[in-house]
Amino acid sequence: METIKVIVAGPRGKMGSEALNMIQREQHLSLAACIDRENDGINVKDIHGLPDLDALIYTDAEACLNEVEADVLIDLTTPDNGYIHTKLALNNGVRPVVGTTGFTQEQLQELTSLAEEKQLGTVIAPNFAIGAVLMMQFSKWAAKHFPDVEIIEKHHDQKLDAPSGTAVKTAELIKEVRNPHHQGHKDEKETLPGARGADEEGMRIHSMRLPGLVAHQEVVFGGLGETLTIKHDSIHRESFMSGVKLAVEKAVELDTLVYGLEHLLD
Ligand SMILES: NC(=O)C1=CN([C@@H]2O[C@H](COP(=O)(O)OP(=O)(O)OC[C@H]3O[C@@H](n4cnc5c(N)ncnc54)[C@H](O)[C@@H]3O)[C@@H](O)[C@H]2O)C=CC1
Ligand SMILES: O=C(O)C1=N[C@H](C(=O)O)C[C@H](O)C1
Repeated sequence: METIKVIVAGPRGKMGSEALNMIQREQHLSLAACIDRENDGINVKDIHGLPDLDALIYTDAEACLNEVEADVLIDLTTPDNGYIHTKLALNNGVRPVVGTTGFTQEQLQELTSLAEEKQLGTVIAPNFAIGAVLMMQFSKWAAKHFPDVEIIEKHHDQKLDAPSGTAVKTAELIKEVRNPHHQGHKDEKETLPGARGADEEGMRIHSMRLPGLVAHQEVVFGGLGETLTIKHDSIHRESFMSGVKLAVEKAVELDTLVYGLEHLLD
C-alpha cells in the first residue's frame, strides 16, 4: 500500500492526540503537518506530550493546506473550525476525513456538493467506533418494529454540541423507517421546560453531560409489555481509531462525500 500523507487539525485535543498515536503506529500513514491554534512553526516532536513525529505545525490552516503536499486532512477540532477546514481542504485538493461533529444540515449539503464538484473523496463520520456504528444500525432495524423510541446520549462535560453527532445520525437513520408521530400522553405538559428532551418528529433525544463520562448512548424502544435497550459505550478514545484509519484509507479511493462510517463497512 502506498504511503498516505496526512494533515491533522487539532493535534493537542483528546481525539487529535489519539490520531497522532495511530499515525505513528501505522506504517502506511505519515504525518505531513498539523493545524493547531498555537505553536506555529514548531515541530510536533518538540511539543511535550505529542508523539515523536517529524512534522511542522501551522496556525494558518489556509497556508498549511495550500503549501503542504498531503493526501488527507483529519479534522478533530470544533464545529465552526472543522467546517472551515473541510472547505479549505476540498478547495486545495486534500481529501477530508472529519470526526468533528455539530455541522448543520446546510453545511453538510454544501460540503457534499463541493466534494462532488472537486471529485474528492470525503468522509464525515459522527462516530468512528465500530460498536457505535452497529448500535445505530441495530436501532434502525429495531425502529421498524418499535416506533416509540427515545435516545439518551451521555458525554463528558467539555463537549460543545448537543445533541451529539451520533444521536443526530441515529435519529436520521430511525426516521428512514419510522412514521412521524407524537410519543407520550397527548395532553402531557412540561412543568420544567426541556424535561421531555428535544423533539425530532415526536422521538425524544436527551443529552447528559458529566465529568467522568467519555461517549455513551442508549436507544430505548417501548412496545406492549416490553422494552428494548440498545446501548454502546466508548470507554477510551482508542475505540475511534480503527474507524479513523479505515476512513483515511477509503477517502483516497473515493470521489464523493460519504456521511457515516456504515457506508465503508462490509
Ligand atoms: N466522530 C467521532 O468518532 C468522534 C468525534 N469527536 C468530535 O471531535 C471533535 C474534537 O473532540 P475532542 O478531541 O474531544 O475535543 P478537544 O477539545 O479535546 O480537542 C479539540 C482541539 O481542537 C483544537 N482547535 C480548536 N480550534 C482550532 C483551530 N481553528 N485550528 C486548529 N485546532 C483547533 C483545540 O485547541 C483542541 O486541541 C469534537 O467535535 C467531537 O465531537 C470526538 C470523539 C469521537
Ligand atoms: O465529543 C465527543 O466526545 C464525541 N463526539 C461524537 C458525537 O458527537 O457523537 C462521537 C462520540 O460520541 C464522542
